[in-house]
Amino acid sequence: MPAAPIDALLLVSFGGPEKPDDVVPFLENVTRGRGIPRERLAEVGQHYYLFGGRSPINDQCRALKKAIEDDFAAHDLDLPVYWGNRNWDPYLADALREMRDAGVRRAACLFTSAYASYSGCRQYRENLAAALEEVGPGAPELTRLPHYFDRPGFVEPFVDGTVAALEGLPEGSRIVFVTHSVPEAMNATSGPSGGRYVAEHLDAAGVAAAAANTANTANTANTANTANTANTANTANTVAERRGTPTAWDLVYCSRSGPPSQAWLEPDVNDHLEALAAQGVPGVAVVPVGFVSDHMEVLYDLDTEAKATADRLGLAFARVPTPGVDPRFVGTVRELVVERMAAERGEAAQSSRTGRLGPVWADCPAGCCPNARGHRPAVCGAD
Ligand SMILES: CC1=C(CCC(=O)O)c2cc3nc(cc4[nH]c(cc5[nH]c(cc1n2)c(C)c5CCC(=O)O)c(CCC(=O)O)c4C)C(CCC(=O)O)=C3C
Ligand SMILES: [Fe+2]
Repeated sequence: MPAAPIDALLLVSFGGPEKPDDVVPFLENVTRGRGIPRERLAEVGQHYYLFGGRSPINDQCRALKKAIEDDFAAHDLDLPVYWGNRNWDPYLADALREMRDAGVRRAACLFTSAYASYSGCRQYRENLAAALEEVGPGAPELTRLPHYFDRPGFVEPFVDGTVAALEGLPEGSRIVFVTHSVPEAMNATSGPSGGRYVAEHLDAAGVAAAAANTANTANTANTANTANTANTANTANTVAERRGTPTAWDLVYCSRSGPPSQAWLEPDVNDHLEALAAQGVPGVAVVPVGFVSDHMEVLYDLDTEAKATADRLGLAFARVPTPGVDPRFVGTVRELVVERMAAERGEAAQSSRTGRLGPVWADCPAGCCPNARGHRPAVCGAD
């Protein structure tokens, strides 16, 4: 039987607390069955209390939902947008009930994670299966849009931010791409054949660093360029040429959790800053390439903790914004939906992609990003 056409978009996200009393129950939701030590939980609770017990992530999802709705309307795409979270109100089951009541039959799901991993993909697929079970008959069918780490609309906002950050940093500064650490075992089993979490980040970071180094800055208000003729393809205007050499970059990690006995991806961003300072590097452009919005990991782990480390080391520090509601990123969301609808109608789909990794899949192949704690039912995949 052919699947029903896609008649809604479901934004699937992490969720966060909105007031101090939410913090403990939120953390219990996140860590249920995940074996996180109590001390780590108490510490992460403090990160939230430092910001008034409110994570910005839900407001960022509300803003993204609105931006997607406006963009769809401006492009004559008549598709309602819903939003649900793994860990906090509005929960995925709430969204599915709302969709059922509105007569939605089959929705495309966009996860607010650009990369493959158990945490960023299969865990959401398991959460959706549980939410469908909870809602029961009449809930919409679900399908998953591909991860988007290799889409120009996701990468370009990071490139612009990096170029702008380098303008204000001393010669010899470096680019530091940061993502959420995960257990080494989670990376090793990510994607259809393993190692995909790191491979996708290296791909996006490599593309972004190359684009930042070759960016033409003739149109930026930089006095060094005023003698050059603006708008001409003057090669002396690229960031790399103006700085004398391409700016070097690394991929490092933040937000390590889990028991100390478990290996997680390293180096930690703070240790990396120590190493750079010891080499005499004067400054860093910190690019949160692993994240879609400036949520708590960015505000605490980067803007607070890593910034304090940089200050202590005398490193100049500039943090680049995440895509957020950048129109290019919002346009990418539309392209993912439109491409998918075209493909399902049997039309050749045009896809704009950067990077050197092989094709990105929609619904997941069997064994993709397995759950280390045992198989649980999941939707949007072959198993
Ligand atoms: C890969 C990845 C992403 C990116 C992809 C995606 O976006 O999904 C991500 C995002 C996020 N992680 C977030 C918050 C937390 N993550 C935790 C714990 C963990 N994250 C993990 C991985 C990831 N996490 C893992 C392997 C754990 C260990 C426990 C487990 O195996 O599940 C914990 C528990 C405390 C702690 O141990 O740190 C918290 C509070 C927030 C919300 C921020 C806000 O409130 O603004 C967001 C967007
Ligand atoms: Fe996390």
